[in-house]
Amino acid sequence: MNKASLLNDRMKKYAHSDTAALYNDLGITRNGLRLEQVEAMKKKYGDNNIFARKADTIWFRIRRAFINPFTIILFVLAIVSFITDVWHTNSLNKNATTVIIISVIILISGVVRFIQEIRSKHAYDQLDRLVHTHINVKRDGVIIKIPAENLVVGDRVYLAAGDRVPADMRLINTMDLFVSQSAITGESGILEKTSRKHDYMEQMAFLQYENLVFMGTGVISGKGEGIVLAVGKETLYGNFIQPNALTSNSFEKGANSIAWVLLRFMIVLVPIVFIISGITQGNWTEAFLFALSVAVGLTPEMLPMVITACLAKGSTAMFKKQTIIKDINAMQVFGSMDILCMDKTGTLTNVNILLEYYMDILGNESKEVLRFAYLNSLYHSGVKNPIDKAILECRNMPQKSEYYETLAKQYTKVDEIPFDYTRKYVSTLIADDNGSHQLIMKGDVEAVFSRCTFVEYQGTVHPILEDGRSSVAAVVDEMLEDGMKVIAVARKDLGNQNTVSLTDEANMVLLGYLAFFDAPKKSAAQSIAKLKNLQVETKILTGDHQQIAISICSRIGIASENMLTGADVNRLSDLELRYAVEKTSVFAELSPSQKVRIVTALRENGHTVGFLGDGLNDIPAICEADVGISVDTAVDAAKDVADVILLQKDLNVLEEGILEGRKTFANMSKYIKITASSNFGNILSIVCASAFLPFLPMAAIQILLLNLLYDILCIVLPWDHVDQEVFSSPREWSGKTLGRFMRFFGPISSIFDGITFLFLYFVLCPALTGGLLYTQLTDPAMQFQYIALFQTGWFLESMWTQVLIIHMLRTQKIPFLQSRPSTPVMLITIIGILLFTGLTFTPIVNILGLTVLPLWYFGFLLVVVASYMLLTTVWKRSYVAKYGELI
Ligand SMILES: Nc1ncnc2c1ncn2[C@@H]1O[C@H](COP(=O)(O)OP(=O)(O)OP(=O)(O)O)[C@@H](O)[C@H]1O
Ligand SMILES: [Mg+2]
Repeated sequence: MNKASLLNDRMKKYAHSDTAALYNDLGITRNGLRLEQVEAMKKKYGDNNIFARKADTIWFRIRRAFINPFTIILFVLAIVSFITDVWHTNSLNKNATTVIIISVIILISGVVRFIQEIRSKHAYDQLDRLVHTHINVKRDGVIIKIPAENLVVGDRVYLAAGDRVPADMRLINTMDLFVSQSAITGESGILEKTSRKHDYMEQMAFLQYENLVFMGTGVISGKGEGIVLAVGKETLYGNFIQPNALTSNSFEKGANSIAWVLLRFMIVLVPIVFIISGITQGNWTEAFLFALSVAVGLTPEMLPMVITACLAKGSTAMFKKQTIIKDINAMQVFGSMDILCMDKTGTLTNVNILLEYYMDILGNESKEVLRFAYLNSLYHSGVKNPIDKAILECRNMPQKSEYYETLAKQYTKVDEIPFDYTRKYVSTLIADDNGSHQLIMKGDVEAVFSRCTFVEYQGTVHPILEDGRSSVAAVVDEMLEDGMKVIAVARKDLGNQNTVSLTDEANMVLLGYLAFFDAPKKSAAQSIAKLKNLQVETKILTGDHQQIAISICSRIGIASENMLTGADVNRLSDLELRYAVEKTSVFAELSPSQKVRIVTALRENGHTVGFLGDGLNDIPAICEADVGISVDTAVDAAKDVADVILLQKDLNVLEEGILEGRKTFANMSKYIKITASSNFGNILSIVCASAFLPFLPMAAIQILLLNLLYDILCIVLPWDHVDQEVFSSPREWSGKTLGRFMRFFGPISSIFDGITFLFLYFVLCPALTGGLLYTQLTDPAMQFQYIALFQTGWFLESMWTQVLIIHMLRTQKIPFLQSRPSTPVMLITIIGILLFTGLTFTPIVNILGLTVLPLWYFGFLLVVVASYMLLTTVWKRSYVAKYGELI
């Protein structure tokens, strides 16, 4: 789609009119909006939210917790059961147990879901405060900081380097404002923006308009003020971003589709159960109730709750480990990441670097060089990165603060060309007391040197001779080998010129160098080894000089023989690069776009790639990676685009975050797979049993009781332990494995159900009812006893196997012995089994339509359960051998 045609009409109009008309039309003043205008503007033009979440009031949450397709089925069943069992029955036969059980199930799943929702909201709010961009606006004459979502049309916004533009705006005031529009145009490159009015005659694409800035673009340097003209979905960015890509992420979609598969399964099979059991036993009301209970039994009513609980638990656990997941979908990608690309500063080395030497071209200490570098750092308006911070730190040296204060007063800033990671240098134009203008350039040694034709030594300027480059190397190389970061400083007189352009940056005079100590972190080597243990391979992608990269890597113990530089990368074709990235783990002297190329190549090779970075130069790569990771101290624009934010830039934090992500994910897929397969097995058994038995294999109420027990067990599953094997390697989440898991494990339980049926029907029941089969019995009391015995037998077998299957399938190892479940899971298992088995020996059994079984049945039960567990273990082994994983 043509992006310009999406452009908001107000933007088009006011690009061509002056600011007075703009103020006039919108009814605003230089003081910004009046507070009462804010609401009106919001009503008229909407708010600045492309994610537009529904108002999450308590009522809304309660409704969502209690009303979903799953609970609606339960409600219907409760009502039907109320009508048939309580209302329409004479007072003798009134039996409210079914209604009560169903209500308990609804209540439990609803309340637990509600609590989970509140908890995850709480976690989300906490996160909101941390990661959401705040922006300076002027309202009622006062500059205040508000969340970017609260902006309205007409707001007067202040922009500074490192910000992400929060809405579409017409600029009214700028000072050396440069932006990168790569987020919406895909093109790298930095554009200067001004507030000048555009003529209608000017032929240019709207995106190139100097006086318009767009939501999602990044401020590289300088300052600006603008009036918001379009917010939220009306912005260019909000227009072309896919709305459904924001509201439902692929993981949620996956989980929903699983729920729907199970539901459809049920919708097809439950009527079959209804018809078969209606025909075989002639009582249609009972058949209907039975079919509905089967439906409840098969409804994964806990699925939404378990997923919210797992995710909420996961994000809280990660938060405690200093990791914030901004997008829940990222949790899963985070866990399946197998390559981590990262920059150097802050990860391998300390966050702060120290200025160690300032020297002239021959390597002697030179205060002059420091002075010029200081003025350059002080006056350029880009984000102050560690290099600038280290330079500016010199004003905090003892007895120096006064000197640097007067220095700053002696000079004023006139113009600049901002730092650009592709050019690798920054130029500022400053004026001294006498009004003479001086261009100061600092940056990468090679890049700066290539702009110089002169050198200055002890106050005299000499032309650079042919061996100039080797004399630079003589001074600089040794420091680089020691792992020092070195930059060059140059200057040039510009007379009284008031602006600089790219052509001015030639024939500069080289003044000298600054060297910084970028100390490797003590913990770096260990952290990288830990990541390796988790089967995450690390790659260093730095913009810094290759020799520094080599020196730091060798100190940390990363192999750097195969290192590639940005220039090397440029020479390779895409295909060659795909081959090269596999063998190389250190890349240096990269521009932002080269970082992107490397990430793309890795992804094309089938890796799940993470990128950890904190600078403006890392933003494109953070966007490109499967999971973009940034840190709390990073520039806002980088935090905005990242999926994961570390509260500390430390690889250890990252490692712990990955572990938590994988655990959360394992528990979730454990639940989904086990539930799906055991539901599949149950329905198989029920269909078979109702086809062959002259009575119901299990009463409606018994199915509901079993379901209740299973649901309660599921509530604690998010808190289960996860085996080391499961989280020690990255795994991909895919619905594909679900089908095969169901087919593989579902039918096993049916085999044992079948054996139990046969035993109950042909052995146990006849033995206790005078040696006759059901069809041979004529006495209704005997028939009743026969059914009760059968149903109790199956109830117990079903309960034991359904509970134990969780323990069998939750781990690849031998359950209980090699892999222990967490205490809550263990406790509920034991209590559930004891309680339900014990129940059949109490008078309550009669209400449930059950009866007391002879003790020797338990002997049979033990044999069945033991062989079931044995067969599952064997089956599990062959599954793991075949597919390499279980859960
Ligand atoms: N503020 C600055 N002023 C001048 N030059 C700079 C500045 N920041 C960076 N440079 C130059 O640009 C080069 C690349 O920058 P930098 O080392 O920060 O890249 P990076 O990819 O972010 O590295 P890292 O992996 O260490 O984070 C530096 O080696 C230096 O020469
Ligand atoms: Mg960096």
